[in-house]
Amino acid sequence: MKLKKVIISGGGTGGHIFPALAIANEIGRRYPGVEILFVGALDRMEMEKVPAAGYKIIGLPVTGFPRKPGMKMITFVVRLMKSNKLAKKIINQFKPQIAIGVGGFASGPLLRAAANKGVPTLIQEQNSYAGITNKLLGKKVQTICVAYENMARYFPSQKIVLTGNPVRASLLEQIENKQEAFDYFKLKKPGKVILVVGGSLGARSVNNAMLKNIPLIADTDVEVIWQTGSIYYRGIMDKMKDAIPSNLHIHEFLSRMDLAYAAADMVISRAGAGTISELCLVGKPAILVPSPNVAEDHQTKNARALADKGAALMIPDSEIDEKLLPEAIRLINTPEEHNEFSKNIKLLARPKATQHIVDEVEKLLK
Ligand SMILES: CC(=O)N[C@H]1[C@@H](OP(=O)(O)OP(=O)(O)OC[C@H]2O[C@@H](n3ccc(=O)[nH]c3=O)[C@H](O)[C@@H]2O)O[C@H](CO)[C@@H](O)[C@@H]1O
Repeated sequence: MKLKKVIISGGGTGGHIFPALAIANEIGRRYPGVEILFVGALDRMEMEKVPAAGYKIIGLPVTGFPRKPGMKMITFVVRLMKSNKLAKKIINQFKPQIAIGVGGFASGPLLRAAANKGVPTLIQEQNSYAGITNKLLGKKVQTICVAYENMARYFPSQKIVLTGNPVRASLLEQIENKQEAFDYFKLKKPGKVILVVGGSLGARSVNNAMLKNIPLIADTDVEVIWQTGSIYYRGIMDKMKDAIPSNLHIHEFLSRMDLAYAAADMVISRAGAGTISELCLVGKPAILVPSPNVAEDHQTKNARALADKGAALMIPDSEIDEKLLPEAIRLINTPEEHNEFSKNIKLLARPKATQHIVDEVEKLLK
């Protein structure tokens, strides 16, 4: 059957949005002229990133489940009811042939409305731990694409397909393009480059470790690209004022991750599932600092899967002020160890994940 109308829903953070965009691009490649509509949550990152990637998006007023009882619970219920109603209307009017959920608040109401209407549904879970929305949807949808083994703890096993996480194709296309990357980030040539990313939202503790180690950075001839996250950027720039060393390049958000990876000789990062899949694909040695603030400590599990195979170094959040930068500078200047990490991390890549997921979409249409 020719695919003409698809809805992709979810978001909240880059970890959900970028896999969704990778899936959309692959569908568009296979079915030129297909109409793809995104459905996200109002005020969240997808409302900006999805149109920037050239797709239409509708926002639902949905919010996350409140952590404590109180007024917020009432707002949550009211917004959920409104979102359910709007999701139903979207399904009735757009009439998608398939609805794909990538996790995040909005995919709950949308995928439920689609399933109730008999539209085929597929969800994608990026982590080794299933998020609440996907866990609930698991009962309703037909196919569940996962990136880790042992996911039958969360989902009906007959629906699970191990595909890996979708990664934007541009990351690989640009990876050899050092020249453009150096020009784009205004880096000195031919310096070694460390890329520091705190996940799509930035990481406060990684930022603090960076601030505490500015003299060390200034003392090296390594170039450092530092993504602070948009909420921390202003505060950091105010603190740094004119004291930014010339080899430190501070950015709020990196809209050209392809060029950032191309420039980098190594990466310091949070251990979000999407970033990890990307690091495997581009084969960059990494120091991973799992966020201690995520459900079931899943970033430590993500990072440990690599560390145990000699594919990355892991440093706990509590130790980064003293260890992170010295260890990064040591590693980037130790070629044998650096190459070993690069070789080992590449072995974990799943370069066909996006295609595999779209194959599953096609199976549902038959
Ligand atoms: C705090 C939190 O809840 N984190 C979760 C969130 O992480 P987060 O949203 O940080 O997601 P990931 O690390 O999985 O992916 C980040 C994505 O954003 C992109 N990127 C990042 C920074 C930047 O400046 N520019 C840019 O484009 C990366 O290339 C990547 O594609 O979703 C992940 C996937 O469900 C989870 O594993 C994480 O635990």
